[in-house]
Amino acid sequence: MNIFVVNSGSSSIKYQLFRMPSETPLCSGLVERIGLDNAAITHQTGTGEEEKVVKRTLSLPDHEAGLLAVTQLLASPEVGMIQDPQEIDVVGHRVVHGGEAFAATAFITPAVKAEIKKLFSLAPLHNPSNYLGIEVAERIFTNARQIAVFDTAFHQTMPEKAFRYAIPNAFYTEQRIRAYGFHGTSHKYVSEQAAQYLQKPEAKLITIHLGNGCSMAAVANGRSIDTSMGFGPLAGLVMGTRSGDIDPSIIFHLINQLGYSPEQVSTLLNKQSGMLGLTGHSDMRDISQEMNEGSHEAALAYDMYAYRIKKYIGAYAAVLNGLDAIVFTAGVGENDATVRADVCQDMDFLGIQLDIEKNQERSKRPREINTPGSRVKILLIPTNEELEIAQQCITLLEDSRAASSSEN
Ligand SMILES: Nc1ncnc2c1ncn2[C@@H]1O[C@H](COP(=O)(O)OP(=O)(O)O)[C@@H](O)[C@H]1O
Ligand SMILES: CC(=O)OP(=O)(O)O
Ligand SMILES: [Mg+2]
Repeated sequence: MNIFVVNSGSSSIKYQLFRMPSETPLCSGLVERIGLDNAAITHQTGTGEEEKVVKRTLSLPDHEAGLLAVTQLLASPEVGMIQDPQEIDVVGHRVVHGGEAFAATAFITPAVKAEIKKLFSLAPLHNPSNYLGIEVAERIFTNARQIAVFDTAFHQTMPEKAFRYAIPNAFYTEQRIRAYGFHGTSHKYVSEQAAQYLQKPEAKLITIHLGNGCSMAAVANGRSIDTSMGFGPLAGLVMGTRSGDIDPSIIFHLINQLGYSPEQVSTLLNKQSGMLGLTGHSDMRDISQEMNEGSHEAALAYDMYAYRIKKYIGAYAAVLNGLDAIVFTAGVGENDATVRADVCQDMDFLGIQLDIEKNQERSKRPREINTPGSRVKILLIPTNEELEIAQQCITLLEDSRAASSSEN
């Protein structure tokens, strides 16, 4: 069975094609700068010595053009893995916000699409492009089952005391204002890998996903019990372009005293803040370079980024009443040794001791980077949201087959 996994962002599409159930990755890629002058596709097949990477710069006015270009690569004689789009059996879509409607993976139906659309205003950077990806994939891969895997689903196990806000009850009961949490696919994947590594299914873990968006989760017994993002993916950690936690009175000040419109506040906090607002760059590689060249702003931004993570580690260690491991993952978490070192510095009272040399090693495999004496393991586990999505698609298909055969 061929499962094509699509993660549509506002200006990018990440994808991966798997042969399942063997979990063989056939190819993967990234379409960037959709809608800008110099859109680009990086498409990769094979691994190790067999690895082949094709880069194309082309004009891609929208997501449809982007997915069509990817489809051509998928079926191309040089780097193709299929002959025809009809060979795709399942398209698994990452959908960021599933609200309370979706605690699990779902077949995409008109009703499911309507529900995803209702959630646009709660995840304005993500759900509209996820939706667009679904519509385009439905037109291209007409033979495939379309399945949605929600970022919020893994966090639906949070207890009410963790997900409720202390505002009048009706805002929850009538308007569904509560914390949902995001990056659930990644937190689920790396927490399962960590529990396996530790050979301890009931492990108490703090998973730290540091990509463009950043979030942390407290996980016990394989279940998310708290997470740093909230009602939308804006709360919690300092991110590439998002502020993370701020005092809400700043918003009233911006509107009432400084004349900002609600839209301008949203743009400010979602797109112009975080590391971008502090340094002029959102990519940690650029900020790291500036810091190494002596920039005070970049050094302060790094300090603030790590300090916020540290505070959440303290909070979640208390909530979990113990800690087996902290887990770093995603673009920054997997690659930026300085962030990991800053976060783990002066944490020995919690039993967290980083091995400086292991922290510097470059490797794609899951590993521990703590000292032998560290009471808490520090794990570095590459996330694989696409594989997790493909696995969840298989589970859904099997469950629905079992359900329909028991009905007959
Ligand atoms: N070698 C590296 N060193 C430091 N940061 C890196 C490195 N490679 C990638 N990153 C960071 O990872 C970020 C992207 O992470 P990723 O998990 O791919 O995010 P997303 O899925 O949200 O797009 C980049 O913006 C960059 O800051
Ligand atoms: C939910 C979220 O923040 O996703 P991303 O990191 O892909 O922006
Ligand atoms: Mg990501």
